[in-house]
Amino acid sequence: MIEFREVEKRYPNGFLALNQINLQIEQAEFVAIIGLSGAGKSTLLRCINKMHGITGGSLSVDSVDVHQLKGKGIRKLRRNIGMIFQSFNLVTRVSVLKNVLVSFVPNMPFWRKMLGIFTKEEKLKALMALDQVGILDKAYVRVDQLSGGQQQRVALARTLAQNPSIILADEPVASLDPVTAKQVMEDFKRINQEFNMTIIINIHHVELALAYATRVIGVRSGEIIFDGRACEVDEEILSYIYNDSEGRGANNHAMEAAIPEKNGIA
Ligand SMILES: Nc1ncnc2c1ncn2[C@@H]1O[C@H](COP(=O)(O)OP(=O)(O)OP(=O)(O)O)[C@@H](O)[C@H]1O
Repeated sequence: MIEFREVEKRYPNGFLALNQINLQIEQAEFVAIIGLSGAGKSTLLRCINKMHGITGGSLSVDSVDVHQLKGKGIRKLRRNIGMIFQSFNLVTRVSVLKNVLVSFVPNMPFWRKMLGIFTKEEKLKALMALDQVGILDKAYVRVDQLSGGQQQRVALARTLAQNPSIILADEPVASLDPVTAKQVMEDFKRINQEFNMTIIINIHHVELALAYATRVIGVRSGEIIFDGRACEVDEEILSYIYNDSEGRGANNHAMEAAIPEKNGIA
């Protein structure tokens, strides 16, 4: 379980990006985080694997206090938490298989890292991960010969090969066309259901969020202002989440009072 308690994130320039975040996410949930640009979605996601350190409150993953982790502890945490980015983060001039094999590097002895030698078992695991996202036939193709959607699937396979229990995805479909975006969301859904992996996605495509995630968290000005089931989200809730006209700042509670019965957290 992922648990935020009164979490605050203030950037070094003094900007308060997260304020009083209280949140529990159980294993195997599929959560979409939505909200306006600059609301704090990426910051929230990246605190979970300590890409960003929190500046107040506490954050635990499977009862491990993330804030206390250093060096080896952070590496162990990140082995259990896969991360997918909008830009795929692949080495485009080498093969798909080599990109997936990269997921094993952190656990390899130094001499194998130096020589780039992978075991038969590692190669099999990488091929299985490619099979799971439907691109096994591309294993020996160079990444720069693939479409954007296929590249995102390679990134997903690389994450799957490390066998995490949580996958964080920061705008994973933002640069994809609508059809490919749906296919990638289907992959996430299947992975969530087949492997009981927790999936947490930051996403601007609201219709995809509602179609594929089971839980939606609405963030505005660094606060969670909606937390409920995707099937409960209607136009009124969306305009509440996306209405920034009341002004920025972490003290905007005006709308919370307006629709408390619809707000899963009120
Ligand atoms: N390193 C930083 N230093 C200072 N402020 C930052 C830093 N990173 C982000 N911010 C600010 O924190 C706020 C939240 O940023 P964040 O990237 O989490 O928003 P977001 O909801 O993910 O936005 P988008 O949808 O555009 O990616 C923004 O106002 C942003 O300008």
